Formats: sequence, C-alpha cells, structure tokens
Amino acid sequence: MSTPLDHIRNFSIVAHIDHGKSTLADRLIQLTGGLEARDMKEQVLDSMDIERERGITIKAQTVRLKYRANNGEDYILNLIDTPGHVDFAYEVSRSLAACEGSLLVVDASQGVEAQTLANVYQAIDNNHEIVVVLNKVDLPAAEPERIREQVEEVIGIDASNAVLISAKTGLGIPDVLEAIVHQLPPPREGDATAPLKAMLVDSWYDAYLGVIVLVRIIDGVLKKGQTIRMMGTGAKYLVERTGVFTPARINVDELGPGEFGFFTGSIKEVADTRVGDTITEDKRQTAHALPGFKPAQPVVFCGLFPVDAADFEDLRAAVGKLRLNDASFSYEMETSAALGFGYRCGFLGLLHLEIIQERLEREFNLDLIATAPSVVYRLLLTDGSVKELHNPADMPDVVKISAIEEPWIRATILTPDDYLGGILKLCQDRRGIQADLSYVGKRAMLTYDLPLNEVVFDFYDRLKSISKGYASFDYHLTDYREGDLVKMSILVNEEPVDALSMLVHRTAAEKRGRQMCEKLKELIPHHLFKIPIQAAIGGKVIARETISALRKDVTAKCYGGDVSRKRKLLDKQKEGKKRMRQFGKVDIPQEAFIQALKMGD
Ligand SMILES: Nc1nc2c(ncn2[C@@H]2O[C@H](COP(=O)(O)OP(=O)(O)OP(=O)(O)O)[C@@H](O)[C@H]2O)c(=O)[nH]1
Repeated sequence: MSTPLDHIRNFSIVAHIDHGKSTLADRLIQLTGGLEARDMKEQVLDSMDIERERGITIKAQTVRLKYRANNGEDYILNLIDTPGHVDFAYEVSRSLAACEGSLLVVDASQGVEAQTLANVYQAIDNNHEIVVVLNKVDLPAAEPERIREQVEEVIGIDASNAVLISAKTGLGIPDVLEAIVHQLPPPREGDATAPLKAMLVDSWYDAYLGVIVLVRIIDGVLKKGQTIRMMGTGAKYLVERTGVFTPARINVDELGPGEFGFFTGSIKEVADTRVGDTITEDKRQTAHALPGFKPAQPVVFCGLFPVDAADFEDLRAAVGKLRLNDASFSYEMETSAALGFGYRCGFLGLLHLEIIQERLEREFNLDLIATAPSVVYRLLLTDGSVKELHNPADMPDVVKISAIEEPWIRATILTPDDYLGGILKLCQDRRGIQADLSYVGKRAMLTYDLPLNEVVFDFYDRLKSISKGYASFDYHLTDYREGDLVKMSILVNEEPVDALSMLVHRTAAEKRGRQMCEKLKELIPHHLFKIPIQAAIGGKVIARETISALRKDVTAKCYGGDVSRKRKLLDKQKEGKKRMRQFGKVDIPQEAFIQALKMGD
C-alpha cells in the first residue's frame, strides 16, 4: 500500500437535512481537484434524480480525495457520504462505524435541529472525533457565535475550534481541509498480513459493472482473483475488480488496511449483499466478524396495485428492477378482492415508501393505487405461536388472538416555543407518552414515545403544518408494546373493501371510522344508485354515510342534438374513470385510498 496509515483520514459529514452537507462535499471535491468546476453538476454525491429534486441523499457514496496540506505533506481523505434521512438510520450507523471522524455541519442561521442531534450522537457512539463546521455564514441571519454556544451547550462537545464557512461561496473551505488533517485521527492500525477483514458499507447496481460493493478494509488486502466470503450470509464470490471513486471510478490493484474502495465480482443482486456484513477471504478467514451486523428490516408495508389490471406485468418487471438496486425494499405478490393482482411491499419508513412509489410511477410510467401504509404487528395467538402481520386484510379470526403488539418509536421534536401547544396536542391525540421537555435556546425539545402506527399516516405533514414548517423531527424504533387494537373494515355498497381495512386503537375506532366514511362520501362520485358507506368492527357497524343517487346522466341535458358535445362529455367522463377502480358496481377514485386515511385531526 502506497499511503501510510497516518496520512489517511476517513470521515463522514453529519447534519440536519438542508444544512448544507452536499454543498460542502462538492466544495471539498472541487478544491482537492477531484472535479473541474465545469464538470461539477450540482451536488455530485446525490446521484439519483429524485434525490436531487427532493434534496435528500439516499445512497451513501464514498469519494477519495488527494490533498496536499499546508505542511507540504500529501494526504488521502476518504469522504463517506451518509444518507440524510431517518429511514436510513441503520445505513448511517454502518457508514459511521467504518470511519474515525465526522464533520458536524450546522446551519449558522438555524442552529441545532432534531437530526443534528440524532446524527451527531451516532457519531459520538462510534467514538468519532468531531470537527464542528458552522455553515451559511454568508446569510444575514447567521449567528455563528450563538450557534457555537448552542452546540456546546446542547450537544456537549467542544466547539471552540469550530470552522466558519459558506459552502455556497467557498469561504472557509481550505480551513475545513486543514481541520480534517489535524483534528481527525488516522485509521486505527490494521495488519496487512492478517486474513482479510472488511466491512460492507454499501452496494448498488451499475448497468455496466453489475453489483458494486463499497468496503472499508480493516485487516489484510482485497484484490482481483480472490474468492471472498460474506460472513453474515455465508455466500462466496470471485473478486473481478477493485477500485476507488475520486469521484470518477478508477481501478486499483489492491485495497489495504484503513482504505475505502469498491470491488465487483460474481454477485448477481444487491440483495445478496448486506450493509454491515463482514467480508473475508474464503481460504484464509478472519477469526471474528465485525460486531453490530443486522440486516435491514422493513417496518412499513403497503400494497401497490396497478390502476389498470392489464399493467400488472409491467409492475412485476418494475419492482424486480427496483429491488436489484435496493435490498431494503421487499415485495411479494398479493391478491386483493377489490384491487386484483399487485404487490405487498415493505419499506424502511415512510419516506422510503414515497420514494419507491414515485420512482415506479415516474421511471416506469405506472399508474398505481397504494393502500394504507401499515406497520408490522405481532400477534400472540391462543395456541402459543407468534405471527407477524404485514397486512390487516390477513388478520386471523379474533378468537384465535390472545394479544396484539405494535411497534413504538421514540421521537425527538424541536420546535419554536409558539407551536409547542399544538404539537403537544398532536402527540397526545396520537397516543403519545411524553418522556421529556427541555429548552434549546428559545426552542423546545420534546421527547415522546409514540406508536408507529399513529405516525405512519400523516404525522409529519401535520407537524409541519402546525409549526409552519419550523419543527424538526427524528425518530427511532424502540420496542413492541401490547395495544388494544381492533380491525376496522370499510364497506362500500355493502361490500368490504379489503384495501381500506386497518388496525386502530379501540378508543379511536369510532372517530376514525366516522372520519373515513365522511371522507369517502366526498371522494366517491355519485352513481345512479344510493351507496351506503360503513365502517365496521367485526359484524358491528360503527359509522355510516350515504352517497345519494345521481339524478340524470351527464349527457341528458344535451337532448341528443349536438353529437360532438355529447362525445366530449363522454370523453371527459372516461378521463375521470382512468384512475378509478370498480368495486362491485361502484367506482372508487384512486386518491380515495390515501385521502381517506389522512386524519386531519
Ligand atoms: N446561503 C447559503 N446557502 C447554502 C450554503 N450551503 C448550502 N446552502 C443551500 O442550502 C440548501 C441545502 O443544501 P444541501 O447541500 O443540499 O443540504 P444537505 O444537508 O446536503 O441536504 P440533504 O442532502 O438533504 O441532507 C441548498 O439550497 C444550498 O444551496 C451556504 O453556505 N450559504
């Protein structure tokens, strides 16, 4: 290996969303010559279109930067980009475990936010040295001195050496590079002659090279021709290529201790690689796998069905393709009496769900119906067995169930004081249990335990609207707790619509049932007959609305005279039908499935 360990720095950037992580990363790449200014697409690290549009980082990527420091020495700086959203917390934790230091980026006009805390605590848990970077000092509203104090006070780390920058104008970026070299430690000593031990940090599918696996080498060397073994899954693969990203992809002969890089080989699917797994050489294996490996578990499920049943084959092909590149997305075929053939899909969280749904619609041109998102319930059955329930429609007969457990989260919310009352009410309405309330400057920091079930529909939207966008939110799963939950069915024209059935807390069932019936009444168009809409628990109807019958059909007022006008009206009607599904004799528009579930409190 050419670069001695003490001239390598492996670091990541942690920040709240929008505080400037990607912009800073681009600046670091630009300044170290990794890219010519004219090559710089805005934010190179966020490589997917949707990521760019939404300004969020999904796939962690790593860049190797060459830097000649002011002391005249050459360093290799490996920047490990971490996903910025709570849904990807496990991936973030593995990326952080693979490096020794972090830049903590805090917007000097906003200060510490919920994800600043969540992310920096993860870095601290991984024993990282931390360089505090106060960004956006070019903004008139920036108060770097106040935010510096806030960082010290709230997070409890030394910010006296904080670097003041503007990632936008480039101010202070050279100081960041110097701080990386002088304030962050080099990788811990590895043994190049020991059996290979490497951490699988990330993987993705590349159209030319197949599956690319990003690794951090702890001991030994990784090179072409080796047969490696993934210790968690037990699978073996032949290494065909090793290399690094600068960010351009460059092949190297081998990767040694302390280094980050990628390899490709005989791996067919991203699903065969598990973030956090230990990679070793098959014929000379390391004695101990790295700690902390746990495969990503989907926590939110929903059904995806084509609006037009004829598109099912296209949906099948599309989910297969997406899965190639996203091992944390899972799916299996589902048939619904109401919606026909589709897939039950599992996601890491709500944002993940939204991203996948959007990609299916946009990249694969599919019109989809998404059913109510549901968490994974644990059913304790009377025969002593335990069943995981991913779909309320599959709920067994209540007499067979002795208890139902649901996942709980711990949420951290930071909000300006003015909105505290509204947010407390929201959390309380969602069965939240307050764990803590303290102050960060003028803002309240709330810690709440909440059932995930109550958060999956529109908690985040509600939080944003109550706080006019100022509250920030972060959560992690904590445990399963028993709850008094019942299955609520919705009947349209006397027929149960399985896609709308859901588990709700008994105390909230009646209110929720009434709201859903009222919403559906607004959303389902009038038909030529009366349509009853009912919510029921078991056989008992708890709410009911009726959609009155339509009196005339749309063309009646044309007296049959003007044919082209009649045509137009019929076409218009057809258009309106496109995103509807027929249930028995009733057409239900697609948006009804989502809208009906938004509570609006
Ligand atoms: N005025 C000003 N704006 C900045 C600065 N740095 C970043 N921004 C802007 O802040 C917004 C968010 O920046 P990003 O770099 O995308 O933030 P991020 O933290 O990477 O966001 P995620 O990728 O979603 O985690 C963008 O509109 C940037 O142009 C800065 O120094 N000054």
